[in-house]
Amino acid sequence: MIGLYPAVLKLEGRCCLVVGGGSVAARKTISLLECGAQVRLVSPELTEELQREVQKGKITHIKRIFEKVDLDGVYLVICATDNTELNSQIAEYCEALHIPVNVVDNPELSSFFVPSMIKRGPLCISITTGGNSPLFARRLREELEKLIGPEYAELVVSLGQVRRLIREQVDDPARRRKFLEEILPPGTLADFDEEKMEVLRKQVKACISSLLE
Ligand SMILES: C[C@@]1(CC(=O)O)c2cc3[nH]c(cc4nc(cc5[nH]c(cc(n2)[C@H]1CCC(=O)O)[C@@](C)(CC(=O)O)[C@@H]5CCC(=O)O)C(CC(=O)O)=C4CCC(=O)O)c(CCC(=O)O)c3CC(=O)O
Ligand SMILES: NC(=O)C1=CN([C@@H]2O[C@H](COP(=O)(O)OP(=O)(O)OC[C@H]3O[C@@H](n4cnc5c(N)ncnc54)[C@H](O)[C@@H]3O)[C@@H](O)[C@H]2O)C=CC1
Repeated sequence: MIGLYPAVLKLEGRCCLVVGGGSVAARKTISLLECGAQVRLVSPELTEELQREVQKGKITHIKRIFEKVDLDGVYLVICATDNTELNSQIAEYCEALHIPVNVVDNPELSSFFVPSMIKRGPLCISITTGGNSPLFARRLREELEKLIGPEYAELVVSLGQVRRLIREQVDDPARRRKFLEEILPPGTLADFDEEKMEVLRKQVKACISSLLE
């Protein structure tokens, strides 16, 4: 397979269709919900986890087998049934309608894959093996999760605040960059620990106060 083009989607308020109600459909549905998508889920049966989400009012559940009309108005599709022929048929419809489609049992027919993800607030690290080894993607995520702790969420949020402030107050792009380089010089994240985190927090605070003076 030739190289993949990585991109991140903004799904808030978008209608995304999941076909199937098993454990794979559940995993994909939960990650769509976490991104603020509106999920339309078509399946005669649901796992308990999905039933709970439906009860919370988070999913529009269409309790029957797939019909082509289910594709109306959707932004993307995940075919997650255990019926290979049906998954391929839906992929064909999507291709004709130019709707991005993920087919959980057929990488060839998928127009996009779902990567393994580490999320820390606005920070998102995605891992793909291009379908070569989903289990490897998972194992690598598990190792990287040990390095990227929950504190990264707070860190990235405060870097966002300081960067917005710099953009408001400093006109010259070269000076803006200099400010940011001072906070994050090369090597900042090497052997990052709580002590280094504290130094970085202080630098962010100092930069904010100097800009507000
Ligand atoms: C192509 C792709 C299409 C797509 O679904 O987007 C795809 C396809 C297939 N997966 C299969 C199997 C497994 N998938 C997982 C797990 C994950 N699969 C995910 C993504 C992808 N899976 C896309 C490529 C991603 C990439 O490599 O870059 C992850 C990352 C994201 C997610 O699904 O949310 C999530 C880990 C999330 C995490 O924990 O971090 C496990 C392990 C487990 O369940 O713990 C197994 C069993 C072990 C194994 O096979 O490796 C099978 C064979 C089914 C069978 O044998 O019947 C196919 C079909 C085929 O390959 O033909
Ligand atoms: N991409 C991935 O990460 C992975 C993909 N797989 C593949 O995903 C497939 C699904 O796996 P599971 O969720 O474990 O299967 P499952 O058997 O638990 O669930 C299948 C679901 O599809 C629904 N379904 C069947 N026919 C339907 C129709 N015509 N319309 C709507 N819904 C229909 C069933 O009601 C059921 O809820 C497997 O066949 C496997 O090949 C498996 C593991 C990981």
